[in-house]
Amino acid sequence: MEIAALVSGGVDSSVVVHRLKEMGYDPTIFYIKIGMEDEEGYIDCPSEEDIEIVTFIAKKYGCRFEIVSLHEEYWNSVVHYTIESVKRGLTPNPDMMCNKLIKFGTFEQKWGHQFDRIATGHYATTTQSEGLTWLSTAKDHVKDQTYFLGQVSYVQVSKLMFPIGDLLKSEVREIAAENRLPSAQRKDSQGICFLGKVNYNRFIERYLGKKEGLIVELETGNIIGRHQGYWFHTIGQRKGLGLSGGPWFVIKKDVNRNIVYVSKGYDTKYQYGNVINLQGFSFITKDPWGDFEGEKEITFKIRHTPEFTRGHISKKGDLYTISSELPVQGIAAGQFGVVYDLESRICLGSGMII
Ligand SMILES: Nc1ncnc2c1ncn2[C@@H]1O[C@H](COP(=O)(O)OP(=O)(O)OP(=O)(O)O)[C@@H](O)[C@H]1O
Repeated sequence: MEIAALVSGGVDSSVVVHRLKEMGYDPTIFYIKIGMEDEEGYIDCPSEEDIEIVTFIAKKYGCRFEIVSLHEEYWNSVVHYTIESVKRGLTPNPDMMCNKLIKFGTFEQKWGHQFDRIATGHYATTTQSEGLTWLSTAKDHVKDQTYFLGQVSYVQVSKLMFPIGDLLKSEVREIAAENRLPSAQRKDSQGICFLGKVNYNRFIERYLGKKEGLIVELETGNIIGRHQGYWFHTIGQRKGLGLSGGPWFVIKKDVNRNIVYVSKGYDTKYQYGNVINLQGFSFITKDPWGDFEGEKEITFKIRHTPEFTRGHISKKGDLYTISSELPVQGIAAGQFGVVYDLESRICLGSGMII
């Protein structure tokens, strides 16, 4: 079986190579370059160290190694989507789009199609049931990354391999240390895919500029500060508002009037909600319910968090609605609601929060 291993220079994907070799495969390693550097220097992407580490891994395990660029595709798809979402006042999820459109999208069209499987260091697993492949959660529930994979298609998931999904992060680090992999002690990246390496606010400013507006207390209507553009703020945000006497949380944005509404205190009811409406819901493997009346019991996430929340899902036309058993904080339009079975084992699919 021919396997393409996507290796970033982080500890997880380094251990992917080790495990694939242990299983008797001879993977071809790919490092994807997005090249965020630019002449003005406000985007800083130190990919050299990553490439050095991946080169070392490839040599150590005697693997073919290719550095490929998806720079243009990334900017045309993920960056474009991110900017457009932010402009509309939504909270985008570049990580999910990067998985769907880049790592398993254009990579597949350009190089992946020559291979039987694509292996990554995501904390996720797959399960075979009813003759189909289902995206499933990782052994390490805290590190589980299925949230970021919630938008992948069936064709994509049936080709994926997650060789470290059955390990705890601590076990991955042990394997890396025992085998003296140079990435053993590297810090985990912070998400936002390749955009994680840039200063997000400066990046947004570059495209949308600044536009001063008011920060208003939701309950009282009092003006309590100014912001530099609603696009720098996201629902549920606490840090970076520059307000004293907090904690203040962003509750709502008025995009037309460029107003950011905030509320004070950890327990303000405005921060929480029980109802999450999902648009464009797509099932990864199969719709297990079809058209149904009433509700189905599920677990779900509305962002990449360690915990799964229990709830019920109902369907009206194309709109799926989750009602959560417990109030959830910071329901942000534009993010995705990812739905799992009751045991939080199978990831069923996702839709965009509206
Ligand atoms: N630049 C890249 N080139 C090739 N594959 C990548 C790259 N960045 C990420 N990946 C793949 O996507 C997976 C998940 O990405 P994520 O951003 O969570 O990883 P990371 O923290 O950068 O590195 P790692 O998961 O290896 O510790 C990686 O394990 C790797 O398989």
